[in-house]
Amino acid sequence: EICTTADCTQSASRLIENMDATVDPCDNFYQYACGGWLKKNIIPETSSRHSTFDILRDDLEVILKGVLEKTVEREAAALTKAKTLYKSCINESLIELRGGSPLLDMLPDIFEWPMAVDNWEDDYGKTWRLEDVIARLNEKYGTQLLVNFFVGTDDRDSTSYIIHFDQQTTLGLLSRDYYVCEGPYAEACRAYEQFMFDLAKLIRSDRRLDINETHMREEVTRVVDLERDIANATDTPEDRNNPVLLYNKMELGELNRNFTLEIDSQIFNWSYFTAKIMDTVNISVPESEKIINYSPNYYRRLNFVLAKYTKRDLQNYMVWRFAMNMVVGMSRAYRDTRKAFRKALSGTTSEVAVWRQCALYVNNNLDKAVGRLYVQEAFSEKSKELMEEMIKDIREVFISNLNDLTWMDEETKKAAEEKARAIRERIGYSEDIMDDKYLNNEYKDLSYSAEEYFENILENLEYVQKKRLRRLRVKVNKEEWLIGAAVINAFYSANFNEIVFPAGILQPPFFSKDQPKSLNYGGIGMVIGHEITHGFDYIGHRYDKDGIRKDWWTPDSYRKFLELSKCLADQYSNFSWDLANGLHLNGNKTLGENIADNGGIRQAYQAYKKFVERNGEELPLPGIDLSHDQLFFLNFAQIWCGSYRPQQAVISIKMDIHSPVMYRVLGSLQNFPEFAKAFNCNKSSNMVSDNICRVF
Ligand SMILES: CCC[C@H](CC1(C(=O)N[C@H](Cc2ncc(-c3ccccc3)o2)C(=O)O)CCCC1)C(=O)O
Ligand SMILES: [Zn+2]
Repeated sequence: EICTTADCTQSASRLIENMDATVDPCDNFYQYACGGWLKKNIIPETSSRHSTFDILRDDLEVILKGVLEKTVEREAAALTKAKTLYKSCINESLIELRGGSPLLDMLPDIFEWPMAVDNWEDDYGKTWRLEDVIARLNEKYGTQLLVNFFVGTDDRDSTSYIIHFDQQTTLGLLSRDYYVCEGPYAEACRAYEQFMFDLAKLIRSDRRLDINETHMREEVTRVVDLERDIANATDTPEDRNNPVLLYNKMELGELNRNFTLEIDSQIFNWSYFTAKIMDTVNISVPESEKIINYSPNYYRRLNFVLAKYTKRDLQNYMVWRFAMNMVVGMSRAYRDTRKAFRKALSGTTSEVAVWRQCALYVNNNLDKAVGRLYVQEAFSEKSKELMEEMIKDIREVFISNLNDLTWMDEETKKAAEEKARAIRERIGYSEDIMDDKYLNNEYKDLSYSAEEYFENILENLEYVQKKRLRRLRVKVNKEEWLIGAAVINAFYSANFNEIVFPAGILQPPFFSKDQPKSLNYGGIGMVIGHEITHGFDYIGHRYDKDGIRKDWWTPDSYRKFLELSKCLADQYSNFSWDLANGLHLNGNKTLGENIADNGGIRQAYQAYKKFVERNGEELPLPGIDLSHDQLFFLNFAQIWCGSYRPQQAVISIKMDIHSPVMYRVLGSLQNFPEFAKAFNCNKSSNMVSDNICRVF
């Protein structure tokens, strides 16, 4: 007997469409599962990579377009604000009409861009202070440069917020490797410089100022040199993997004593700087205030960098970094200055449709209001209880698997079980967003104009930043959701020890209350396991069940954990990616994600087998001659069907802590004997690792 419901039929046809049954599943399961998908799906000109996730995200944007364009009588003010913001964003003719003036009018507020104005020294240079500029960009424009000042949860007390001083964590050219400006990076570097040159030139011509191209080229080169030096002064991601090294608590006053920063013989005053920011939210910060310095070495190195440059260079750099991100909301001439840079970096040859950019922008900025519109339109309540059951199953499997681990001693197992039981789950959306009063209050200080998109952007930048700064004197609200509902992703938060599954991801192929359970466990089931395992991976294991950063593993268990992790690190480092010029994966940088992937698939499979024990085998699917054990793995793999442009492959292998999708599938299945059993793969086949690694 066959399952012929709509969902079974739809799932079966999707699985058949995406796979390539001519490939031997024991040779390359990724090609077997996704061969059909890869043939049919080309990367859109607007994207640098394309996957199942992106197709779902595109579909989500269509839903958002619908709800944001619909006028509803007597709706909550917050929802109208979201629609007004969206309207201002898609109003292309008005944005075109306004040209560069919205940006030009606000440059004085960040002490102007020297290379795009005359007499900068007289008008701004004389009274210029580094603290003033960095502080203004931070508190009013949410831009962190040189000194990254932020208020975040205290790793050692997850109920409190504390001021952090960190290194600059963003670069114009994405990652520090690009600044060698040779080989695969030459094109991006050149395009980056050209982008800066073109933007400065456009502003000068808008201001009717003469243009000395030679002089401007020199300034552009100095700015990129400065940024390269800043990049080289930062700690590498590997150095920063260990929260213990990052956690340097000290008094604010100590920064002035131990961390001298000097520019053009001006000494950076850390207290003055802090006050410049916190005064804007009426919070006074004494010298004795405890702060966390995440990057002491960076600040020591930074001082040597500053010695090589002038205040003009720094000002050129900082305004450039702000302005380069603002052109996307401006007229065609301004957006065009970024085109070649975007193509060099990501390989895309055309911009995403404006309505898509706008739906995304509004969702990212008013995620509670948009989440409400999305949930009302597209989320079914039944999903919640089904998810609760699946999470319960997988949590149980995780805990019972702990007992089988030979490398973890009893004491650590007990603490791990406690932590696993304490993990809180967030499914779909928070009830708060369904309450008009809550929603209106959330956005009460925001008011948008349908005619001033650029100003709306500035208002959002300031609103978000002020909200973050104000947190310093309040306790952490553990009830608040940190993620919107219209999001196709899932998360684990170490500070909160919680797993989050927004409404957006609770849909096929991950999940459907009517599709076979084998597909749900292979889909969202693996994701659930992945998120739970994050609580015990390279970063997660440093936080206890209350999200407090402390070492709760015995040294012996931790040593063994490192040994087993090394097996995975070496295994993934062996993968070389032809699309990224044959670069090898960084098995250390992707370690946490690989531990989570390998754990997730195992836990989900075992939970599925227990489901079948309890409820019996499911009916076969029409037109596809595979057992549900096999369908479990097939659906898991198809979640990861995806492809990358070469430029994105280089970015992903450098920046993404996740392995490239094909290796997420191959790596985790080669380490999982149950896969080989389900497809009768013999030991010598490619899909069976000759050295099976297992952590959880
Ligand atoms: C903040 C981290 C959240 C993450 C969530 C999960 C994840 O991996 N999410 C996405 C998956 C993704 N999005 C786009 C693409 C993609 C697009 C084109 C080509 C290739 C890939 O792949 C990701 O962030 O990579 C873990 C398992 C599923 C959800 C985590 O917990 O590590
Ligand atoms: Zn992950």
